[in-house]
Amino acid sequence: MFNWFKSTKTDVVPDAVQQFLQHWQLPDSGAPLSLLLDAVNLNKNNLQITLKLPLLSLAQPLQQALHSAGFSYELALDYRNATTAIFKQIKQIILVASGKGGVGKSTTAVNLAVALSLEGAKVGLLDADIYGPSIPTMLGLSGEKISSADNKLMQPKFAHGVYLQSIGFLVDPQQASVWRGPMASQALMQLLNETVWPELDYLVVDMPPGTGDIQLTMAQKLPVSGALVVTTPQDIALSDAEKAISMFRQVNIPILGLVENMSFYLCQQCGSKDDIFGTDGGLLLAERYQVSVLGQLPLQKHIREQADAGIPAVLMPQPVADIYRTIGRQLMLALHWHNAKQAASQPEIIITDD
Ligand SMILES: Nc1ncnc2c1ncn2[C@@H]1O[C@H](COP(=O)(O)OP(=O)(O)OP(=O)(O)O)[C@@H](O)[C@H]1O
Repeated sequence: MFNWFKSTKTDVVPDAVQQFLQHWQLPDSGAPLSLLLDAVNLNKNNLQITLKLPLLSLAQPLQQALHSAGFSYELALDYRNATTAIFKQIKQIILVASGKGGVGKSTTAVNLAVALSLEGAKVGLLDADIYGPSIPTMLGLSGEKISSADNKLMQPKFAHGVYLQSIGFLVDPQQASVWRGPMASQALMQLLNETVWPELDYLVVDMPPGTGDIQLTMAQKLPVSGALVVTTPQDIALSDAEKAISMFRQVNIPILGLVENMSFYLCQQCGSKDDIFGTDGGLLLAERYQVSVLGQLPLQKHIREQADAGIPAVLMPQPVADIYRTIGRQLMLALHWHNAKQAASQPEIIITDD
């Protein structure tokens, strides 16, 4: 018997349901659901499943699969994040980086953060791109000022399910562009420290583009769970993405995956596909460095228009929304497996009286 089927007040979960849940596989990744189960309780016809991750979009396919397997239960999904916080009330900090500028790093960070919140996660977004803090615009918050009741601690903004703090709320990019690594990382740490973040499952950090002294110092100073690298398939972006991968490896930050943005262009009129920036460059890079490609996004006018209008593309009913949602789920899983592997490889510490 699996311990997640232990239940005190509720009905016994039948063996057939236990078997079904143990073998059911997640639609995106094929991973077995059993690895994510925290508790399963049955109360008459209500099956309450608690997951270890906020993956609430699994409710619909799982409900359907249960019905198809002949179980008529009404499913309710929730999650319990038992991860120890990495910084204050923040459980995981994820850096979104790119070697080259303009590849869609901020667009990816925003859509990823909203995708995670759509899964039920509590999410914050820290815009650390000192050269061009564009996230307030992308979340419809441009021109807003940050407020502080005591002139010390700042309240983050909230939009589309995500808490936001941006370096752009506080400093003039002209001024920030002359910063060196230590100054930039100090400003970033201050921003992280002096913001009243609520309890968060994930804080997504939009890093400045590049792999120089600023990015390296920031990556070293921040408490980080993992990084996502964004690239386009063209050679010059790929060689810069390669540098980003090497930089993170140098400071022991796990790379959770690669996103290939502007992978192809789909003609709106004739539907033909054009690989404007080359073909599958991200996939080849991922293979070479043994990292996973979490998603490939098209070059699409709507993505830019919606970013400019302050409504992330992931919120609109369109195919790219599904790509961002899949990237979000894959990223949570990658981090979860990484943490589980780390925990399994830690030697057990036994304290004796001797
Ligand atoms: N897949 C896409 N299709 C169309 N436009 C896109 C796509 N991804 C990003 N863009 C647009 O490209 C521009 C640059 O994107 P973004 O600001 O996200 O890049 P970045 O890598 O963060 O840039 P920076 O180097 O300035 O930080 C923006 O106008 C954005 O709306």
